Amino acid sequence: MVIAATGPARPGRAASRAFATSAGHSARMRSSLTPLGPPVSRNRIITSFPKWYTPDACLQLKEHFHGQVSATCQRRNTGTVGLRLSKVVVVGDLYVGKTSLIHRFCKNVFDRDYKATIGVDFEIERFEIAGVPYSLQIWDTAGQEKFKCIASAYYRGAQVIITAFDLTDVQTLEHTRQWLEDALRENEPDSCFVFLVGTKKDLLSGAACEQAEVEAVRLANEMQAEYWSVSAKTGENVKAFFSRVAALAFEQSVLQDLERRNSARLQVGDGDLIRMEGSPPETQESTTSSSLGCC
Ligand SMILES: Nc1nc2c(ncn2[C@@H]2O[C@H](COP(=O)(O)OP(=O)(O)OP(=O)(O)O)[C@@H](O)[C@H]2O)c(=O)[nH]1
Ligand SMILES: [Mg+2]
Repeated sequence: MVIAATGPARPGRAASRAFATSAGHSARMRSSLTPLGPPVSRNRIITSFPKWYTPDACLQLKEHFHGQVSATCQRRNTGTVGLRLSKVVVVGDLYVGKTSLIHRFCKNVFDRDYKATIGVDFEIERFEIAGVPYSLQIWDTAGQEKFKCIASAYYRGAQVIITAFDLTDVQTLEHTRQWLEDALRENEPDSCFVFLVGTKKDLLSGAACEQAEVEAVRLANEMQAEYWSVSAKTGENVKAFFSRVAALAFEQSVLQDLERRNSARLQVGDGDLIRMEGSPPETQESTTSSSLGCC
């Protein structure tokens, strides 16, 4: 794999693409990440905990950040979290609208024409959550069977797995179980937040959507996933959904960071590092490379 760097597509966001060829299984990737770049755009600022889509299938019912997280953020004592990326992997059948969903959120565009994803792509989206900078690295994978082995190589290290299906095609919902199983296999047990997302909401009437959601919510509960219905075409629920993803991933990162620091008995005074006991230097925060994958 050859990796080449380019500049960000617009302030506050970096875009990258990995190409893979079935012949050589080679990939080329362009990437750029400046964690301390320009301020994040206003619509990426999250101050209160974003709400679920339906209480019948949600990962957390609470409406506020964890008390410890709020206090840590207020003190600006979030360790390396502000410099960290959480990896989000989007999987699901071909044509369900994975790329469209990501492009609606990251670029605010919608393309009626289908262009199959070949291998994988990724976008980096920067947020400010409870005053702390935070980024999601959103991986878009190919749904076509012939690219599956290439895409699955990128499942590892996911903090969030989004399994997408088309609300107008029940078969794609049935396949989400297998997509999730494949993605989970590459990750540590219980290390990922799972979302089940029904796409193309605009193509259904309200009643038809509600009907499709009954089965989806049932499956989401089985998968221990949070359920959302969205439309990349109209943009309905897209920002709310990714805000929820970002907030849950952020909160988990802060809590994990606190736990790590506590277990290392790191002593901090007035925001500055003073002294660390009981842990050799190489165990501190697991080094920079682990910051690219949180699980
Ligand atoms: N009406 C409507 N069409 C959509 C929506 N989202 C995606 N589409 C259309 O569905 C088709 C497939 O969308 P993609 O986003 O390319 O699907 P994909 O899941 O990325 O497909 P692969 O890359 O092959 O896995 C395209 O023609 C899109 O325009 C939506 O919310 N509403
Ligand atoms: Mg695609």
